[in-house]
Amino acid sequence: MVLKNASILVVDDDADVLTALRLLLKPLVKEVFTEKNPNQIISLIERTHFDIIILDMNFSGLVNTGNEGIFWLNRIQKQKPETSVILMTAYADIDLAIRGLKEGASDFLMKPWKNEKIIETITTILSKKTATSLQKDGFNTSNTEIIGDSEVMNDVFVKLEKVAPTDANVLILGENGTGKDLIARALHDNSNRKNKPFIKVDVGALTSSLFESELFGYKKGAFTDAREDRKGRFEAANGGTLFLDEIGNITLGQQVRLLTVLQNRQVTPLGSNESIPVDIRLICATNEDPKVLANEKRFRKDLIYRINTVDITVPPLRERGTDITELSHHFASLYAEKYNKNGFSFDPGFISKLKKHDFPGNVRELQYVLERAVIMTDGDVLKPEDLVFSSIERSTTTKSFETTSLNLDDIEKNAILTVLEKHKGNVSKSAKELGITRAALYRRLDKYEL
Ligand SMILES: Nc1ncnc2c1ncn2[C@@H]1O[C@H](COP(=O)(O)OP(=O)(O)OP(=O)(O)O)[C@@H](O)[C@H]1O
Repeated sequence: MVLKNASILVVDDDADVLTALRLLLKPLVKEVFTEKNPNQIISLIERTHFDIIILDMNFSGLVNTGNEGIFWLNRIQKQKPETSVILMTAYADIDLAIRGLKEGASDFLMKPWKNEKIIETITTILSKKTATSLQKDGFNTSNTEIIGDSEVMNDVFVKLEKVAPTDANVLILGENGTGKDLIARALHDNSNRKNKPFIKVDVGALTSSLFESELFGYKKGAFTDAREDRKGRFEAANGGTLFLDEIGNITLGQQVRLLTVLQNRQVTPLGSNESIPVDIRLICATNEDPKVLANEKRFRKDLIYRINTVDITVPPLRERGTDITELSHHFASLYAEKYNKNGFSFDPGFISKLKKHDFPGNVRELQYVLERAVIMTDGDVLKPEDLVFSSIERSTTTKSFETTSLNLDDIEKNAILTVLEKHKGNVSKSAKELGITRAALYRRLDKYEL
């Protein structure tokens, strides 16, 4: 969450403190409420949502033990556990500060305060709040965090938090490897459907015969290989979220089938006469611009409107500023653990080399680059020479992959490069043409170090 969207309550019995903090924060945040009487806290937090409460620890008329602050901190946490509390005291009592933090306060400030320190404290808490709310539940199970603190990513998080609890259909836009999958998962994990299934289908990689059987299911005997009834992905996602990835790559005929299901909210498995009602929240993703798809008549406008109640555009990594550093630390420690190595520090040239690269493959490319660096390096410091950028993202400029070798690996590698070139590096389209899934293609790219 960013500062400008925050709602803050300040509780202090000193009117001068309230005025000073109101004047400081008002131009920076969405709203500031002030309250002299701590007894009003509970009714205030019942009526209004506050992201942060700045709470005095000592109220006049009472003994200055700081216990009043701890008492109100506990009440706030019981009532609104998601609200962060910053404690303030005029008494430089470090033990009390530690006690407050142990009891769940987010931070602690001493009076007289420095304005920059207050703003810095609030900003840090807000950015952690975003990360935590996006990591809870599902992310614990999938072990994936969405890393990012750049302004552009914070805008994505703000939109995500607003949209997730609604049932709105969401279209996620962004280049390959920007994290669209993670955003889809976060939408589900932060929705009322979070305890129901989250089903992902790579529709862009499905052949036309698989499209219907995979999505709508089939009855035994519907076609030669249908040896038993099989539920489609729509039915499997019933009550939960259906995530259709690479939606921009489906044919016009498939679009008609999809539109019918979305309009009627029911599916008919192949070989069946009975329709099954389905209640799903639909999330779609594509790396293509929907306006271009519609203008080139590759995508039906009525379907775009239906899947796109809200759109979220995930920015490319090259526009995310310092996120590259944060992500690099994240991947370095992830892979250090995976490959049983000690933690790594970065040589200064390491990050500057990363920042000079424009990452056409976005976060996925950075992830591979860091994994390779962790595997290849000898010491505990990652250096610029440990960075090798993959040729897959540059494959569009490499012209000839012809080979006379009859070695099966060489043939497979060259087939992959040729198809990637044909589809300008688009992994979904290439996987489809090669007759394998995207995951299988990624495994081969890894194997051949492409
Ligand atoms: N902000 C992020 N923090 C941590 N990991 C990330 C982030 N964004 C992406 N990743 C990682 O990068 C990889 C690619 O992300 P993801 O599959 O979500 O991208 P995508 O946009 O869906 O790609 P594609 O368009 O190819 O489907 C994944 O391993 C994911 O965990």
